[in-house]
Amino acid sequence: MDFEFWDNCWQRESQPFHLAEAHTFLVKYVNKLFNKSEKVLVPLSGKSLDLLFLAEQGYYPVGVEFNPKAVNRFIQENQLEFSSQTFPVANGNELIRYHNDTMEVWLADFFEVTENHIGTFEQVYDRAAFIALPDQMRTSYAKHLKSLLADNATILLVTMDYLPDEMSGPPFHITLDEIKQQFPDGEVEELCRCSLLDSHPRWKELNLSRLDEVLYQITF
Ligand SMILES: C[S@@+](CC[C@H](N)C(=O)[O-])C[C@H]1O[C@@H](n2cnc3c(N)ncnc32)[C@H](O)[C@@H]1O
Repeated sequence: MDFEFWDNCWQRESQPFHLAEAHTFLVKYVNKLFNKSEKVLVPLSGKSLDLLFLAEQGYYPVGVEFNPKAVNRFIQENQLEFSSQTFPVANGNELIRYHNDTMEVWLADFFEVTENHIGTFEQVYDRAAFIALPDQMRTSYAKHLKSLLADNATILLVTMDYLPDEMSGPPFHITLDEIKQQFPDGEVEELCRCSLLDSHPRWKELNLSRLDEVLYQITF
């Protein structure tokens, strides 16, 4: 799942993963589990309205997304006004930080954003980031994410549970065991699960026997 794969996706008019409103798990759980005085890292943020929801609720979300089409659409569709700062990185790439008083969005490859750029986080909201990446990339992602965590961090992780023989992904099938293995220092708890089978024609067409969206809390 490299830049080209996602760029093809962002060249289309609509993206199947994009939701027209904030995610129900986030709406239901964030105020019970997250602290408003702390910022929230939202890796691989797309043009997700979850960023807006977090900001409206009084959190300070920090999105990271490497596709300029996604970031530009997020800004334009939501009529946001941002200042910007550019940070050169070693390979000649640039990271751009768009920011206002309520949130920031980094146009950057997540793997190139370090603690020196964004600091560390006690709160992470991962929806369709971990599960968007194939096996080896998930290991690198988990390692990099851990390098951005403060002590006592909490990750809210949304995954998909289906029979792996019936769909290849993305979204990739992630087991509880894998989450525990990728985050061995964390306590992992399943908080909520709901079936998506009737939620979208895309899932119905695949004729899956099971497709659950699952919310995990990982605490360190
Ligand atoms: C499945 S989408 C999910 C977007 C968003 N989290 C949501 O819920 O709508 C995955 C996103 O990750 C972005 N992405 C993939 N690899 C990335 C990377 N290495 N750094 C930053 N963004 C990345 C893609 O461009 C895409 O927008």
